[in-house]
Amino acid sequence: MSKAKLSVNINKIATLRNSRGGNNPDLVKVALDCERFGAQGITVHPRPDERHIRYQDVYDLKEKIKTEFNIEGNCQEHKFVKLVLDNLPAQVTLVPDALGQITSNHGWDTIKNQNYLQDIISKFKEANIRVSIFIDPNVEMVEAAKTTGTDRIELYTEAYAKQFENNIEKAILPYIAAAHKANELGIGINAGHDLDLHNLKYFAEHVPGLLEVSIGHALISDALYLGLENTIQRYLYQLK
Ligand SMILES: CC(=O)[C@@H](O)[C@H](O)COP(=O)(O)O
Ligand SMILES: NCC(=O)COP(=O)(O)O
Repeated sequence: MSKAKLSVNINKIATLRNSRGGNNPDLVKVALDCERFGAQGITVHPRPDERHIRYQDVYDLKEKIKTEFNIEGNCQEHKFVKLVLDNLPAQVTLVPDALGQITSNHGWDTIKNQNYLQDIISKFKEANIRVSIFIDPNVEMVEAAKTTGTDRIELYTEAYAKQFENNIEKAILPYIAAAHKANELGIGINAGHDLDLHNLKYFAEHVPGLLEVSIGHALISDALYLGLENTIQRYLYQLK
């Protein structure tokens, strides 16, 4: 029985919208529909090249969203820090993306970036924004996350998703270890990246203390076949 909440990442809705230059699909309408269909949060990840979520989208969404708003991005970009402080979301998730990455593909080195993370996290916490930092499932990274002052960690789940089909018991082990350490240290646990209808239930059942999953690419892809409402209900069912 998991109590993890589902935050729907709508990046790929913005990808489709941007492909023709108009406002179809309407990103705000889709976000509100996701909430109406049961999503417990909305996640966006504005990147410096605005390939999908544009900075203006964040202002537009903030005015209308009723569930938890989670803004993900690279805080080393000054525009991102201003965007977050202007919009005061429920949560900001700090992701150490380099420019030009096709997607997020690594977590923070919380040891090497300890002082930097302490400073930027305190800035967001002073604004009463819950902070989560994107990390690999590594116990040492979790231990060092504690002294950064972060409220939560987001476990980067691509490695789990890749190994899930071949060796499920091996795939989950680093995440269980990281979660036990986070629980011991009093850090909240989020997770995301490449989670889908096949791998989500096992993950949620085996990672103790999981509070939130943010899912976008697979969920939006599934919705092309199953419909958005049905898809969100199916993902929520995996978390029951
Ligand atoms: C941090 C992470 O894994 C995802 O939240 C990220 O938002 C995916 O970004 P793209 O949608 O640009 O692949
Ligand atoms: N933080 C993970 C996220 O928001 C969505 O990642 P994905 O499901 O698009 O891989």
